[in-house]
Amino acid sequence: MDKVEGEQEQDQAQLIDGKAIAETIRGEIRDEVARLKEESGGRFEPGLAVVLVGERKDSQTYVRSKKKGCEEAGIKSFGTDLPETATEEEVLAVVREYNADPRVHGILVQLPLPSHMDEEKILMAISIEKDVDGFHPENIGKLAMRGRDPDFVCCTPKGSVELLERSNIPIAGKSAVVVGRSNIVGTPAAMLLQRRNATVTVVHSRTPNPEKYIREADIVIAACGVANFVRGDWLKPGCAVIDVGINAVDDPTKKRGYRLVGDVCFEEAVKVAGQITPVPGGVGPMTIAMLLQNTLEGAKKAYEQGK
Ligand SMILES: NC(=O)C1=CN([C@@H]2O[C@H](COP(=O)(O)OP(=O)(O)OC[C@H]3O[C@@H](n4cnc5c(N)ncnc54)[C@H](OP(=O)(O)O)[C@@H]3O)[C@@H](O)[C@H]2O)C=CC1
Ligand SMILES: Nc1nc(=O)c2c([nH]1)NC[C@@H]1CN(c3ccc(C(=O)N[C@@H](CCC(=O)O)C(=O)O)cc3)C=[N+]21
Repeated sequence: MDKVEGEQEQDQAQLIDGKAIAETIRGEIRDEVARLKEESGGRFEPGLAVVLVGERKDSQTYVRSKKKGCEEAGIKSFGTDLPETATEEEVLAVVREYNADPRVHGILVQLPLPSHMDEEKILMAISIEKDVDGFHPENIGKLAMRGRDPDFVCCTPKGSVELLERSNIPIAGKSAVVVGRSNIVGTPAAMLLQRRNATVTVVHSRTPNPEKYIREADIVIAACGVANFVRGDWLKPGCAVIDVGINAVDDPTKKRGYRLVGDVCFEEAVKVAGQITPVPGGVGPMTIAMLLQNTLEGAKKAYEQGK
């Protein structure tokens, strides 16, 4: 990028260090959990239940890091692993059991579920007070309504906005583009930005020339699941870029045989944007931190009610 005389010199965007910010938040959660335990004389402990169906490697990895995150924060984790061949009824039975278990304040059913199951039916079975993923239609619906607040906000969109806020990037009055309109990332991300008074455009796979909108955006949240989709010359110089994408691309030089890249072409974007999240080390760690935060919030509500 050409440097304009008199402007502050900046060859590269500032990195938004999601890993470090998530670590700070996890420390805050750890302290709050410890305080809650002490106040209750050791009787109260937040609990998260994680349900995993099938043997997908990536899902197993995510579930493991969620459980590890719980352990470090002092949150008790419960886990149920079911085989790929499990029936919908079996998964529903597990969910109902956790709904009724007072030691459990949050329930997460790892997605995607095997294709023979009705995902929405299972998500709807999760008690609204324990829906720490924020995927229940009632929670998503409340997020869209003015004057209402959901019990829980979906972790990835919440983490994305938290990254902006903790990096002191203004949202109110700014123009934002969200790339992607899924129920669990794009749409709630757009609603969260709108709630914070950004003017939001959502582009998706049927949008001709998405770059037309992205060029105007002060804030870009990319969540389309297409590796390196957003190019550097689509960005408004100085904008903030939150890259939600997690895409594995073959890389024989890596031990795992692949590496992770985002939905934004980082090498190009870093030369144009003002701030940008890396992949890995950006939104991913925040998703887990927000899950722990939601679990703590749910636990605190249960604790207050039980007092
Ligand atoms: N960091 C984290 O914690 C998480 C990361 N992710 C990652 O975020 C990304 C998005 O996830 P998710 O929302 O679940 O994905 P989905 O596949 O459910 O949704 C993708 C969205 O992007 C849109 N899209 C697809 N292709 C294009 C294109 N060429 N141009 C414009 N829009 C397009 C789709 O449009 P349409 O609606 O028209 O089909 C859809 O709305 C993935 O890379 C995923 O791995 C997801 C969850 C958590
Ligand atoms: N019910 C449910 N809730 C979810 O929140 C949920 C889900 N299902 N299914 C899958 C997606 C994906 N997801 C991620 C969480 C953490 C990282 C993460 O920590 N990523 C690291 C890298 C990890 C690695 O190296 O493999 C990073 O970006 O730095 C990524 C992705 C949660 N999801």
